[in-house]
Amino acid sequence: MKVLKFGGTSMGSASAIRQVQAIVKSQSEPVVVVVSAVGGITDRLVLAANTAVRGEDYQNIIEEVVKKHATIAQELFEDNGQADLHSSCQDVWQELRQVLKGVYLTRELSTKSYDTIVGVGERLSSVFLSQLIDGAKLFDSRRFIMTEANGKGHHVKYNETMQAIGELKFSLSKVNVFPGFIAANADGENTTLGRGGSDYSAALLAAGLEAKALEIWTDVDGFMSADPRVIKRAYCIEHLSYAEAMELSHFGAKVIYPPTIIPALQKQIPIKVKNTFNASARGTLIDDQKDEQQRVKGLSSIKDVALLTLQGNGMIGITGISMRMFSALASHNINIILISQASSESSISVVLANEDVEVARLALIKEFDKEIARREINGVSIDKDMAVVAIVGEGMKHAPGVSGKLFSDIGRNGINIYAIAQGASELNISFVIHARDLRKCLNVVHESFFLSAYQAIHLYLVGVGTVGKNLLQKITRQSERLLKTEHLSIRLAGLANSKQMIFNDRGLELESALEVLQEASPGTIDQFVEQIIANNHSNSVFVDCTASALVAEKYQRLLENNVSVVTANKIAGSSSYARYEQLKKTARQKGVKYLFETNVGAGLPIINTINGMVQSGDRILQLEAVLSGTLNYIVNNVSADRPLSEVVLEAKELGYSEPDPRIDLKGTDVLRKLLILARESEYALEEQHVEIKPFVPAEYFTDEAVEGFLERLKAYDATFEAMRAEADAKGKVIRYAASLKEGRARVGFIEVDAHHPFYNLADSNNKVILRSDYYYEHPMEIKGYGAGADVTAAGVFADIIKVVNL
Ligand SMILES: Nc1ncnc2c1ncn2[C@@H]1O[C@H](COP(=O)(O)OP(=O)(O)O)[C@@H](O)[C@H]1O
Ligand SMILES: N[C@@H](CC(=O)OP(=O)(O)O)C(=O)O
Repeated sequence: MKVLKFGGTSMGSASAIRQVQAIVKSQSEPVVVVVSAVGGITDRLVLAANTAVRGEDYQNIIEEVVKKHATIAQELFEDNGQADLHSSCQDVWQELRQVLKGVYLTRELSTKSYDTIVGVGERLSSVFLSQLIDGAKLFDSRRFIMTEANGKGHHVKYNETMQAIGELKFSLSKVNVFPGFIAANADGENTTLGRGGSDYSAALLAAGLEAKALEIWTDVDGFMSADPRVIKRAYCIEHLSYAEAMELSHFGAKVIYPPTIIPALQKQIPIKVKNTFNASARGTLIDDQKDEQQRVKGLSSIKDVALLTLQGNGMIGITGISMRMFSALASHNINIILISQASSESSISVVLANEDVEVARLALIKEFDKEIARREINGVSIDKDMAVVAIVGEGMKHAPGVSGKLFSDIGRNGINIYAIAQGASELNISFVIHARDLRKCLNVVHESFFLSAYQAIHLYLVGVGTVGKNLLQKITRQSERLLKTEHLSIRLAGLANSKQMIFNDRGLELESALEVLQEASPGTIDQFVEQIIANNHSNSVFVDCTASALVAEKYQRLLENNVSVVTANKIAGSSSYARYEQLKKTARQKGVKYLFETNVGAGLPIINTINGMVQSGDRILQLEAVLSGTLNYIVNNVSADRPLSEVVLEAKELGYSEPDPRIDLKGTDVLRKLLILARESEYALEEQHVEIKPFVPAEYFTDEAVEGFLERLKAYDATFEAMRAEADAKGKVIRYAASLKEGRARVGFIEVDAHHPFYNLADSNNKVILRSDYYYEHPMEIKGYGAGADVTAAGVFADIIKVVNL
């Protein structure tokens, strides 16, 4: 014999009830069927009771309840069936109206009246189902499930209940329908098992009847790794131990009412959670088996709670404080969800429902009034609107580092933890956060422990010029592979150019994002940044593909708000050292990334290499580099037949140089790159410390249009050619190079002979030579194509991925 429980959604409409009928019909062995009220009805009944007691009009609420049942009856039954149903339900409706009227007139709502009113839904739904299924026998659970008063609710008298249910064994038929949720006390008064209590009714019946299995039929495929309404990627857990299921449901996994597990566990009855609307899905099996392979099985959470803390140095070493605290709370029937005590014993924190917090505070102030007067206890502090998150898994017992990973991932995302509790069984780690961070926290944790099939990066891209566009194309091309092999999903959560911006939490359609942006409403960079912060998504990355100083100014605020920054823009890294240092420090403090590999040598791994050397204890002693692909191209192509001005024009037309080649020719770009490399090599260099000789002398740079400048440049052709020819005559070539030697930083021309590593640097190649403690005689050399949208976008892409691959 099996017990099948169908919840409110499974009983929520005529078509759902037909599904239930089909599932019951398909059972080969006798079944006990426990039903909840039609979905949403209990809430309406609670509302009707609370409305009546205030002396307000509750009639329309009841009419709504009547109408809902009438519609379902009409759809389920033929005319004569409806008449039978009507007469079977007559007494229930009459009782409901009478009790509500009494409440309305007396303005008093006793526990007995309340339970009678809210329990009506199950009495009706059980009649519906029993009449629908041929030969089904209807039982009244109030005759078997006995309760006694306990705090604000009722407690099941276990032994009496087991005995009464056990005696039922011989009167069962093939299909036996029981209303869930409702029970009775020793005086025969109506009681209930608490909201969501039909699961518990079913478990009690299963235990009392020693059923082979207990099946909880609901509207999701099983017990999910997290609340599927919050975590879209939550998946169905195949198996849970009783203990895991108990912990998850205690901390808010609504799919099973927490007390349900105990009767099943005591009688070792396996529980299956199944989907009424997808009956062939495997569902979740809950039994005594422990599988410890997976460290974390699932997570759950409770909202609308407050953290209450009793604090004071006078509490240290004094026995009995916690006992008095808990007794004071218990005497006011306050349910404690979590307890956390500092090891110094100077504070005890408890989590309780928001609605209980004021009563709790007054109770504690009264209990500890003397200690507060003597200042041994500072008082009671309260943080409202908090949430508790619990991660659960038997596998955590033997896996060190779970909490380390948990808290570092949470911290990296800027979520503050107020209190932590871990049971000695190590089955559960629970912690308290602010409710506004709950969604983000659940996502972070779900991803951290690979409960999600993949990790999501929320990308906010500013700048859709050649690099930005190229990056978008690369992401579009790579996204499927990244998802498959790296389990990484890149969501373009926001896109902006200098005038417009668009957002989409779930990720913009990559193919059409640029077009949509053209049509978008105007927005400033400040608005863009504030929206990113307000979105508060996990793994948020701001990507700067502009050359704008205005955009670079926003990095600090973003990093402070736990948004990683990946930038191809050199401005922030090469402005004042203090600012550079501050950005790096903020990123470190907040546990987020500030990455700018493409600032030097585009996609070449120069900064990364320097970082690796410095971190491993090496010291960069000397640095020589050709850092401008454009200038190197120009140097390589000027000859006796081809003057400088012609080659500059060509470089511009080929798209090598900036649209205004003066930016390259001034040498500032190389200077900025040198500053960044020097700083990454731990030299606190400022711009004024660098001796710079521009590629073209300063007098050629006026404010005129590019064409005018190129015309004027012709006057310099001869001088440049003379410099080149002079080197050539000595068997040398000129290079526009940057160097850092003995703390001296220089940018300018050098002549190199055929033995020099820069001699054979063709086209627009870059090269960096690093001499360090470990690489001195034979320096480290990094060489390659160091300019262009393709390699720069590739470098930005690699930085983005680094944000999650710590
Ligand atoms: N970890 C979880 N696994 C499955 N469902 C969950 C979980 N956490 C929250 N839920 C929610 O619980 C709902 C099922 O519980 P409930 O509404 O009480 O169903 P029923 O009406 O069948 O009793 C699901 O629809 C889901 O939204
Ligand atoms: N109908 C009751 C009892 C119950 O268990 O319902 P459900 O199975 O729909 O959660 C309630 O809403 O609290």
